[in-house]
Amino acid sequence: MQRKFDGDQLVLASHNKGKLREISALLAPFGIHVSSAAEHGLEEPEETEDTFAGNARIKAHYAAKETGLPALSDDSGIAVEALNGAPGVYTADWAETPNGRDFPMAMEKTWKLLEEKNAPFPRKAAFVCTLCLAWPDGHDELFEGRVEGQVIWPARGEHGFGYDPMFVPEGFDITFGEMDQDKKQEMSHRADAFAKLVKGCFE
Ligand SMILES: O=c1nc[nH]c2c1ncn2[C@H]1C[C@H](O)[C@@H](COP(=O)(O)OP(=O)(O)OP(=O)(O)O)O1
Ligand SMILES: [Mg+2]
Repeated sequence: MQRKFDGDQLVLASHNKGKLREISALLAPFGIHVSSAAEHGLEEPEETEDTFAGNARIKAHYAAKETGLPALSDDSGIAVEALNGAPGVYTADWAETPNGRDFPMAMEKTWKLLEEKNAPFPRKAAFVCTLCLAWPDGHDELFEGRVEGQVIWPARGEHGFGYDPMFVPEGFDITFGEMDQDKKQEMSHRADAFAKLVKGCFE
């Protein structure tokens, strides 16, 4: 059977350097020429949907249409159980300031809300990722990944990006910010979704 992705070029429809680093590394074994949204001079489309899948579709379809190449997007976030899944789809928004994104501030805000609620320990959370592979003709494929864990405070670790320093995955006592990044790449929400993408489109 012919595989669903039979091209040799892919645009990564993301402006997040941490994601670009991780997804490029995951794609490296497949011999696909990867370019980024920035290299194509693409703007960041507005993420107007209230689901990860909806926003992933907006980003991938926009890049595919603009470049004429298949495009892969990632919409992701952290869902904290005691906050009813917040910040969730709005994870990047919570970090928004007039001078750019401030994740230490967003993480502290998240912890403060948990303290105000007197949320019980462990303060369970999950990182969630939806990948969308879209083609210029308008069809697409969606894949969802997830990793369970808890949020902790104070945040620890210099690796990774975003909320990594306050997330401890299940079965570990170190944060994604402290973890060797090859290890994060074996078990993250993004890696989980990517494994499904490989099965669905690259095999
Ligand atoms: O592995 C992760 N480790 C730590 N934090 C993470 C991770 N994965 C998502 N996150 C957080 C930060 C990110 O800013 C937000 C996603 O927001 P999201 O809109 O999907 O991405 P974004 O605006 O940063 O880049 P773009 O939309 O150009 O792909 O969730
Ligand atoms: Mg975004």
